[in-house]
Amino acid sequence: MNTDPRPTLIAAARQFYQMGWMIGTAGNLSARMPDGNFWITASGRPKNQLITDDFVLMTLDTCRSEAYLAPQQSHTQKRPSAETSIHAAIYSLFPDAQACYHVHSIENNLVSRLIMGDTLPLPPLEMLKGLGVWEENPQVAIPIFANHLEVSRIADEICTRFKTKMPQVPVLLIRDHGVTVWASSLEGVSNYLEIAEYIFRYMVAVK
Ligand SMILES: CSCCC(=O)C(=O)COP(=O)(O)O
Ligand SMILES: [Zn+2]
Repeated sequence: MNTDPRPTLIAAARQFYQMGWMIGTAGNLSARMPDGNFWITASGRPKNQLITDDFVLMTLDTCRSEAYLAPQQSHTQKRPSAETSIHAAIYSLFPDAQACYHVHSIENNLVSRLIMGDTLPLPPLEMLKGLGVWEENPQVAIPIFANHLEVSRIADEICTRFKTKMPQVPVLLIRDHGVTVWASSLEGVSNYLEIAEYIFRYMVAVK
């Protein structure tokens, strides 16, 4: 990804706002640069009217708590997304990930409560091929994490769990909060998010 990803992130946020997935200031989007740093939405910005100044460039160090984030623009008033540690965890865990999107939809909140365990089985839909699963009658489950007030705790739990068991598809849920998806391109991450949200809509509809 050599070009500035911010215009694409702005357009994606507007689209997701219109879908009802980034209502108000909800959600955050990021994209990694060739040098390993990543652009992420600034905290608390209305997602239907982002401008290129509404992003913060972050340095990625290691997969550990808040200490692994060093804002490169500390002289400005802008704060990176409160959930930056989750994006940093994803980039640390998945070297191929170039973009990471997090949104809040009614459906992703509802499905996170269909089961109180830490994984959610998905129906064996054809749409799973869009998440890279090419199997007859696929048995796919996505991880669910608890929604701690201290976001770095969520990031730490993602690191801990994924280091021992990688997810089957690049999707995770935070209960009563939202979904996070990642991919090796900006185009890919939008597709993954739309497919995940389709599956969640289906699950809510059949319930
Ligand atoms: C009303 S959204 C509450 C915070 C949140 O979950 C979110 O996704 C947005 O946080 P940010 O700091 O990225 O604006
Ligand atoms: Zn959120």
